[in-house]
Amino acid sequence: MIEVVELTKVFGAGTSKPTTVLDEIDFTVDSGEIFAVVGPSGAGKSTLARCLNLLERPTSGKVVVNGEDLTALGTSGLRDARRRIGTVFQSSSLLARRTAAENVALPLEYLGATKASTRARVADLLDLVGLADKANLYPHQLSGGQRQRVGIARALALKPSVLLSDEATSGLDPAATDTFLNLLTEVRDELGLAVVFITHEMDTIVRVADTVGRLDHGRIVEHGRLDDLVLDPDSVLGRALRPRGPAARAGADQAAIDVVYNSTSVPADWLTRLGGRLGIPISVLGANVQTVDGIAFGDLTVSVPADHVSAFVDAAAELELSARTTQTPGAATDPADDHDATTNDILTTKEEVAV
Ligand SMILES: Nc1ncnc2c1ncn2[C@@H]1O[C@H](COP(=O)(O)OP(=O)(O)OP(=O)(O)O)[C@@H](O)[C@H]1O
Repeated sequence: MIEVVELTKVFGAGTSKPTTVLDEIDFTVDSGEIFAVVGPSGAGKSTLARCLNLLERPTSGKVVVNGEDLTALGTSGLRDARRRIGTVFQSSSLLARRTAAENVALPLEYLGATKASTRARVADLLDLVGLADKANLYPHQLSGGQRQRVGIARALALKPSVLLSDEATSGLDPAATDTFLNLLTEVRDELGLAVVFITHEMDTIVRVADTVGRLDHGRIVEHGRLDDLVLDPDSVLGRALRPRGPAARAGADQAAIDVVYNSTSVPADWLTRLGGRLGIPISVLGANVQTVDGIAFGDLTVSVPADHVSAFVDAAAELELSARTTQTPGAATDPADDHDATTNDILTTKEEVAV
């Protein structure tokens, strides 16, 4: 378990131009939980990662792992305590002149483990990440996804209780990303790790996260369980986690309505039920319906006859669907624009938007 309490990082503290990059960040990740942190470039994600594994000393606040405040430790205590947090970086920065097995062995060698125990542990770890047959290959002989799996094996070498993944799927192709994410959930479950998963890829969050925090200008501005967020029509983060392509425009005399599942009890045949009950045609203009861990969530735009909007909204509410028109009568805005704007707001800095 890792608890982060009022974590603050100010670069240039004491100078005339201090920059507060992390501003009183609070969160807790339990053992067996994956907490995803998402945010735009410059939000402070890398600084957060470096402060969590104490490569960077926070200006104030605490990083507490299994009850021990790592920020209170002196240099030698810290070296020891760092072992409790294993880190996988963006490009796992393996040593080019060492084989996969020798890379995984590195932390054990620094620790002074015996050759026999190191050999056994490395074999177990490479087996765990599905690379037992690649032990003697060098990094350039491995694919990007395989290198990241070696990175996980190395991060787990010292039996940490926290795994920190810092943009570890960036640059991986979809198949390698899949394998990496599956491995992450496997090690969470098998080893009971608390995982902090830092990323800018919203689709990876939906696949693995139990909880999600949105970092913006050094603050966690939104935080919640993934299943609550994706079912919340008012959550900015929830909308970004339900991305979809452009919706078609509503036809003449039709109104476009955004529909979001806001409970896990929405019947699968809700569209047929509403059409039958109201006796109107309902057209789907755009949709994203997914099931994650048995929870179906969806975000659609449908069109209904313009004089049936309020009847549709009321009937939808009875099926635990949130339905809202997204355009003023007669206007022809594209509801999909709102979705794109939401995702961009989360992943793009205000400065970049303004450019
Ligand atoms: N050593 C430093 N001294 C001063 N400012 C810094 C330092 N390191 C980072 N910053 C500033 O802190 C802010 C956050 O940077 P950080 O790299 O943590 O963001 P990020 O969210 O990881 O961005 P990206 O996704 O682009 O990597 C930036 O404005 C950056 O310029």
